[in-house]
Amino acid sequence: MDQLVEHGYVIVPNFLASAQCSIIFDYARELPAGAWQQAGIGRADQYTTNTAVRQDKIRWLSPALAVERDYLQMMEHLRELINRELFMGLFDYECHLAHYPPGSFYRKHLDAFKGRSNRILTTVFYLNPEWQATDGGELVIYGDHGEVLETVLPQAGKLVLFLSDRFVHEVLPGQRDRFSITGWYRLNASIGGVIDPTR
Ligand SMILES: O=C(O)CCC(=O)C(=O)O
Ligand SMILES: [Fe+2]
Repeated sequence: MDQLVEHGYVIVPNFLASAQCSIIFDYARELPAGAWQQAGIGRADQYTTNTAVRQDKIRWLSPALAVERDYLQMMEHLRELINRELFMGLFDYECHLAHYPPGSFYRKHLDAFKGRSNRILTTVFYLNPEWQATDGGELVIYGDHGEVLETVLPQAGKLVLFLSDRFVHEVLPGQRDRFSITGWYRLNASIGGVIDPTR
């Protein structure tokens, strides 16, 4: 909490124990191809898939399936904790599994634009055990002047939180199939008279 307040982001290396991570990792790896969709950019009517920008495949989590529900419930507890400690007024949470096949990437981007999104706080949770530096696939977080703030190896159990409209970031190409869960805590804000759709 202190680091989130001070820097606007925090990296938590062991948010979940490896036994719990491997349940989600195995679940993700064993999902059939049809359970995934090509990731897009933008929302609602501006929605496009652009594989020059991002090449991951995603799956939105829903409470209908036990493994997905458990993750959502845990992140709901975290939402309540953050609201209690930091008064952030986070209203709800949405998240998707992401699978980056070898060589795939997500170019530099912001997850939200000031005043145009109700995404407030980004969460990225990594699932791959034994991910090495030589495997690549790092998350790079940039500062206001384009300087590198953090280079994060996507190792199982690690959780990254950052303010969605503040940090440009990218996913570098990796050597292995890379699995993660990306999510956003959101405000219940209506934007331009239109309620922001959930996805
Ligand atoms: O997987 C990551 O490290 C970050 C993913 C990301 O930036 C996104 O899905 O918006
Ligand atoms: Fe992102």
